[in-house]
Amino acid sequence: MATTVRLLWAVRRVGTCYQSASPAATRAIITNRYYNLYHLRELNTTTIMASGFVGSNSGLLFRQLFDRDSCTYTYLLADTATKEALLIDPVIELAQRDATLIKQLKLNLKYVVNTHVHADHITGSGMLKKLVPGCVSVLSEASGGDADLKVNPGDVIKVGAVELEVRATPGHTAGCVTFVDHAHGMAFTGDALLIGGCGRTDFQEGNPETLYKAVHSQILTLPDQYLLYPAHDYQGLTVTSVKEEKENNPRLTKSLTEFVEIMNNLGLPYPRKIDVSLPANKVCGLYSLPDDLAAELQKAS
Ligand SMILES: N[C@@H](CCC(=O)N[C@@H](CSS)C(=O)NCC(=O)O)C(=O)O
Repeated sequence: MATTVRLLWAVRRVGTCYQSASPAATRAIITNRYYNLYHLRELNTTTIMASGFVGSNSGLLFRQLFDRDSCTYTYLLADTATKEALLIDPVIELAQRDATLIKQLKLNLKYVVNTHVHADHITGSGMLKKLVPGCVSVLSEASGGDADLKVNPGDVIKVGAVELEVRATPGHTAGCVTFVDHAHGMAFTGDALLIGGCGRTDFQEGNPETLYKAVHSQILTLPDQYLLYPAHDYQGLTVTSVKEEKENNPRLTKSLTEFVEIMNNLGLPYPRKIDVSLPANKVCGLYSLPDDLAAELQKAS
């Protein structure tokens, strides 16, 4: 929009309420109003980028990918300048989809990162290491699993200028971590915090008290506007924010005692693929298992 057209548009929006002000005051009001509108547009752009579009001026390329079978979200993050990229929580059946996307976007996949040892699907880490040679699998040291790189709280994973701080958020499993991108105000919470929910605590060293304390101290203390991206959603939602979860999460807004009571009575059936997923994910998705056993597990999954 040319400046004159923009100003005329702003004048029309401002309407008659400023007609009695002096020309200078009216100009100041319009400029101010226009600045606010323009600023809002910029904020909107940031929000849109964070929902999955490639931002041209943020330095971050971001994609949220979905697995319909396990309702798992996989996230692709890359530095638009250096083209270095990482994947968070890929799923083995969709490793080829992810590898193709990375190739199409001409990215250099550096890390395949897991928020924890998943119980409901096999991670795509091992398969991606085969499809995109040179990438490095990542898991937390506390998970007790095997990976090329084991991270600890306070570590920072970098792809170009994109940085993820590792925060310990145990309770769903002992080794669960949350990755925080402070520059873009986003956090990847794995199963520790789901949208309007949280990870179950009834297996894999799960502990409701530990989960409650971890989520409150490591995630809900982030700034209100930070966007939170979980590893799953079962209702079709894609993203939430610290503010929304602090205000509306039906489990985590309760007291610790009430939370423990809720979690101990969820009565959820075990994940369908738990028996094949856990052994495979402890070695980051088959790559270090003998080929015949890997093929057998993959077939069963
Ligand atoms: N039906 C699914 C498993 C669903 C499930 O148990 N989800 C987990 C995260 S994956 S281990 C969970 O923590 N859910 C919490 C909740 O409140 O739903 C399957 O069979 O795979």
